[in-house]
Amino acid sequence: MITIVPLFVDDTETFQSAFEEAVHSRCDWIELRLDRALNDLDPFRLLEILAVLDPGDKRLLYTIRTDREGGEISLTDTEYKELVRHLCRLNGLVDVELSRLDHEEPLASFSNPEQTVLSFHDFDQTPADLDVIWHAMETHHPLVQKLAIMPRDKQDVDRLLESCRQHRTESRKIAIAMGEQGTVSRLWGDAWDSFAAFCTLSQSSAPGQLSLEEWLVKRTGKNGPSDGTNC
Ligand SMILES: O=C1C[C@@](O)(C(=O)O)C[C@@H](O)[C@@H]1O
Repeated sequence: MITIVPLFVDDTETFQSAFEEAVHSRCDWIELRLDRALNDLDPFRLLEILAVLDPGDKRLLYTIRTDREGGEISLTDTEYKELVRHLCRLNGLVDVELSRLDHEEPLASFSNPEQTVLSFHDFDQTPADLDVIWHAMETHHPLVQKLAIMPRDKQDVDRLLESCRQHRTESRKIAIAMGEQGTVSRLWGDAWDSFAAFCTLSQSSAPGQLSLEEWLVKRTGKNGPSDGTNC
């Protein structure tokens, strides 16, 4: 499995040093969460900040997590898609929320599928129709399909992981069960074909994330690198 460390971007030195720390850490990708910053910063200032970041050998993932899916900004579809278009021109991957897609504007009309992590989140429950969600993502052929849910019990965690294992696709898949009950999905998701784990460095972005250090120790028995199955 690979590890992804989320960081909330802003224009402070604290962010710059957290970014440096992430670049020099043992994570594989760095997720740059942009939703908090978009409440205060002009989007073009934010794009300027992103354009000069040097990720070294890490891959960057730009994410605008909107309030519809547990994030911190409210955007119309037009605003959201315009921002995604700009992010696609940067060097990195872009998270796109499945709920923003419709027949008239499929993924390819505002994002590059080969650069996209297509995502679905439910912070309250585990939807009954997980297969329908995976199949809806499949129709857009993104690089990665990601489904994150909140389990109420172990059966929900099992249902999520099994749905991931059974979903046949050319995309990479990520299945996350949030909260304490979902730890197995973050630590051993690869047993069900989920290829990445979000781990905290300094900031958590969702319930149940393990620290990068704890994840590495639990996976390898020592503080070694993740298995480097990069994408
Ligand atoms: O989609 C995800 C997964 C996540 O919600 C998690 O549960 O680790 C954390 C978010 O930062 C990220 O965008």
